[in-house]
Amino acid sequence: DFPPADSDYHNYAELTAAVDQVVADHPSIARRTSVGSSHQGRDLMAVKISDNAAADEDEPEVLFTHHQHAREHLTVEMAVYLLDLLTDGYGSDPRITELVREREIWVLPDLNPDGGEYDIATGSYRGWRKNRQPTPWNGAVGTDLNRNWAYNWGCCGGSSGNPFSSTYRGPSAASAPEVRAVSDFVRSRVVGGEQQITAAIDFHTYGELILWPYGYTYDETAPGMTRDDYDAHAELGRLMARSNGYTPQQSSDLYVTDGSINDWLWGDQGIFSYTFEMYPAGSAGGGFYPPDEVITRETSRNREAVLRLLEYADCPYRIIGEEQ
Ligand SMILES: CC(C)C[C@H](NS(N)(=O)=O)C(=O)O
Ligand SMILES: [Ca+2]
Ligand SMILES: [Ca+2]
Ligand SMILES: [Ca+2]
Ligand SMILES: [Zn+2]
Repeated sequence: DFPPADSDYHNYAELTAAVDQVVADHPSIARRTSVGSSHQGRDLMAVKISDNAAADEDEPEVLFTHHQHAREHLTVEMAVYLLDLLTDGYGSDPRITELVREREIWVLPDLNPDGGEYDIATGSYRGWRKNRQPTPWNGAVGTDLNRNWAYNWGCCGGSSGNPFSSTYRGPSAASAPEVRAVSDFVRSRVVGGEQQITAAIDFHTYGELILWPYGYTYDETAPGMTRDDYDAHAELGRLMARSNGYTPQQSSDLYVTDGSINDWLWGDQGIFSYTFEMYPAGSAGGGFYPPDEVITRETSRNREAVLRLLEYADCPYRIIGEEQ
């Protein structure tokens, strides 16, 4: 479990209980489903938030994913915050009420439960990043989920082929069961040939950044990314950054990555896609392990950015005045 000083962080059992409590408290607008299992068999939860949540309504869908990287525990707290914000706000906050009515919101609070539990298993932090899938023949453990997505996988020096590396891309694209499960879920949201999810945020720590694709190239435009696509991503990213004080930039401006979730969500599925690198900005503030005293401040810091993404999800191009 977490060190006693950080007891406000949710371990996997506490997260599961928190999800079940939200659903129990708000049965008409929140539903828990599963997108599959982790390597070690933990449930990969998906919480759907919308009015008439049991029905698939013709409303723009928005995806929030959390905890691809094991040591980035603040991102799980971000998911818990979002679940509470959107359910408690329904019926009390007019803006949130309208968004819950007019959107179908998917919160996947923990993409790497095995890694997260391993990181805290001894009661002190191990600095673990990857999942817990072994490479059988050499004893190495772990695939970096954010290098395993099936878009330009391993193309461009933005990942490692060394199973012992912290950015090991895995033996093949979507070889990680967690990536496979979430990819299959996203593909399942194609209805009548149209991807119902229009926008997504993948939460990480740390750096206080808002990142948009592509990560595999320094070029702003590239196959599948027109000038309008790029400008819409950038303008919406900047709009969100004005609300939380993060630095907005193309993903590759940080460093080149290949096989990232953002590149796959946009490149393969046409979903406007962002990575939020949460608190802290630099080496001060606890790095990957900020004290639990910052959880409330640093999760609620993203309230406005999330609501802005939800508002533009019916037509992200509107941000640049394009109808498309
Ligand atoms: C989304 C990319 C560009 C940055 C991310 N950084 S992290 N969260 O692993 O420190 C990563 O390396 O996956
Ligand atoms: Ca504390
Ligand atoms: Ca609905
Ligand atoms: Ca729908
Ligand atoms: Zn990360």
